[in-house]
Amino acid sequence: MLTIQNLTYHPPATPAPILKNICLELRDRELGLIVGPSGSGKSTLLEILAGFVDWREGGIYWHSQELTPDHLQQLCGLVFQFPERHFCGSTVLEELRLGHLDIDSDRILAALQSVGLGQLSFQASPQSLSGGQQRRLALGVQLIRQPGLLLLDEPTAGLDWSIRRQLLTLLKELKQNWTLLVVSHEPEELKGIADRTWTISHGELVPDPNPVLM
Ligand SMILES: Nc1ncnc2c1ncn2[C@@H]1O[C@H](COP(=O)(O)OP(=O)(O)OP(=O)(O)O)[C@@H](O)[C@H]1O
Repeated sequence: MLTIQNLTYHPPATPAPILKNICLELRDRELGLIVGPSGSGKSTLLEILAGFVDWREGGIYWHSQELTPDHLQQLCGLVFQFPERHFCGSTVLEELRLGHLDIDSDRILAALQSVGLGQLSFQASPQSLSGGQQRRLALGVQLIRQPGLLLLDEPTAGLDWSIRRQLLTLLKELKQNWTLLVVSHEPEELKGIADRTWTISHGELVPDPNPVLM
């Protein structure tokens, strides 16, 4: 379980805190959804949870253990908005093995299968894949590290309707095995698969009433 207690983030360069007294609980194998307009602090919160930013005020806990940014880097996998723009490998294999050269082909295949790309050639170029396949590959790149918590920034942004539907089905499947926290400013479709939702506005997070799952 992820617990955030009274987290406030106020970088020196900003007149007011970007995140104010954030409290949140997300159980294992739940999909949490944070909804808010542009500039409300969604990406900043994900960057803190990914261990990229030191927040100083408040605590982040995983199964009651207090976490530092280093712990969070180990625990969490962050899929950026438009992750295909960050691909570095010239093949699918290279992309999946970046930073993990010792990973064997069974684990690579398992990661591809878990995102519905089990038939893909290891030698295919990431740039040659369809938009939906690229999003799946980006998820696979994080899942191969077996993160405790998968963080997704606007996972369906820029995709057409049918690909969005397929990605939502995949996210619903993934939450059977993983804990996911998603942020979005266009949440309507995502709300249908979320176990918990919150609204963030000007850095303040408020829980929504529990959604009815579809
Ligand atoms: N390191 C920083 N220094 C100063 N201001 C920052 C910093 N990081 C973020 N901000 C500001 O904090 C606010 C929240 O930004 P953030 O990117 O988290 O919002 P967001 O909800 O993810 O928006 P979007 O949906 O457009 O990505 C914005 O006003 C942004 O300009």
